[in-house]
This record gives sequence, C-alpha cells and structure tokens, in this order.
Amino acid sequence: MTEARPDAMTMPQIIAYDSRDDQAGGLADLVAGRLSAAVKAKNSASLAVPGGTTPGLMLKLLGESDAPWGLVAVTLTDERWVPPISARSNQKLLGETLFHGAAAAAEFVPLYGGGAEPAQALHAVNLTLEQVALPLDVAVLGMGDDMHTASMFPDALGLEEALSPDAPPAVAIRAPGAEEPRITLSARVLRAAERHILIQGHDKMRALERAVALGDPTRAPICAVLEGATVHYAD
Ligand SMILES: O=C1O[C@H](COP(=O)(O)O)[C@@H](O)[C@H](O)[C@H]1O
Repeated sequence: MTEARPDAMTMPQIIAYDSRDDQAGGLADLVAGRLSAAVKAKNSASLAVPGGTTPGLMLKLLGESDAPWGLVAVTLTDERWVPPISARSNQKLLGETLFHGAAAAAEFVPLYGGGAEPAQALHAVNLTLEQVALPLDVAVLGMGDDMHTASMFPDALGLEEALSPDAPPAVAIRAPGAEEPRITLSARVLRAAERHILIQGHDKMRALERAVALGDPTRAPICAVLEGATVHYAD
C-alpha cells in the first residue's frame, strides 16, 4: 500500500555532498555569502538556525566565516523550553559553536524567555523577533526522522497555529511524548526566508521522500517549508 496522495509534492532541489565535512563547509560558505550579500544590499541581515544533533560543525564553520557579523541578527528556528545551561538547550549549542567564532559579534534573539511555559514569554519574544530579526533573509532548518522541522511536530498541540497563514512569528508547541514544552518559528515566517534544509543519513532521506509523497504539513510538517527550499544531504 502506498501513502501517496493526490496532493503529493515534487522533490525539492537536493545538493548531495561526498561527506558530512563537505556538507558543513559547503553550507557554511553558502550562508556566509548570502549574509554578506544581504548586508551589502540593505546594511543588515538576519538568519535563523536549527539546534539538535546535526548542525554543530556547520554552525562552528559558519561562526568562523568572515560574514559581516556585526550587522547580522541571529535567532533559532525553535527552542526547547529549558534554560540555556541545559544540555537540551539549542541556545547552548549556539554558544558552543556559532558564537565561539567571529559570529559572537552578531545580535542574538533568543527564543527561550524563562518561566515554566512559553505562554508567559511569547508576547515579548514575538515583539523582539519583529523588531530585530524579521523578515529573515536565510533560514537553515533541520528535520527529524518523524518529518518534523523546527519544532513543528506531527500531532503537536500548537501545530495548527504554527502552520496557519496568519500565525505570529513564534508559537508555543507541545509535542506528544516530548520532554519539555517548545517554541517554534511559524511556517509563515520560515517560508519568507531563503531556506536550506540540512539532513544526514539514509533514514532522513527516506523521511523526506515519505513527506514529499504525503504532501501534507499536518502529517509531515517539513512539507510546509519545502517549496523553493534546497536540501543539503550527506550520508
Ligand atoms: O528537536 C529538534 O530537532 C530537529 C532535528 O534535530 P536532529 O537532532 O535530528 O538534527 C532540529 O532541527 C530542531 O532545531 C531541534 O530543536
């Protein structure tokens, strides 16, 4: 039995790299170039980057690049609602990778705002995103084997709002079985950026193919950001 539906999508553009090192270097160079071009055009640039286990090397190399970081605003595609000292914090990952290098000069807009739940902090976070980081020039996104991207998970509480065309910049998310509440940039805000999706390993490529066959963001949230995106793949 096939899961393909009449609204199945076409596969996005895929750049396949010979190694994960090549992938990290290639994407870091590309993003640094885009940020430089944006700064040249309008004297500022903005970037959203993912957390999780995949982007560490890419973020480190990007942070060491000579992009004009003093004129760049950086935020995350999503965050686990944990303090930045937690090993699960995406912000912590940035501190150890991207902001270790020259990118420390960038203006960082955190998504974590303290308290037990995103709800209390959401208004302030959205205001700062609007004032400092939006519209995004570039978004680098990850993807899970379950076809989630950012923190838009299948069956999550908050997914409908995150996918809505008039969603706020950031939305509170409660994913089934997740350890903690999360916050995610909405599909609307991510779609406005030039999107690069960073995936590694056969399982993720299979998940991408499955998502494309489904073509349904409520079951495969990655579908919400695929059109016009470039996928950067290494085994
Ligand atoms: O939980 C998250 O998952 C995705 C994918 O992470 P990975 O560990 O499979 O690379 C990530 O893009 C997102 O930022 C993160 O919060």
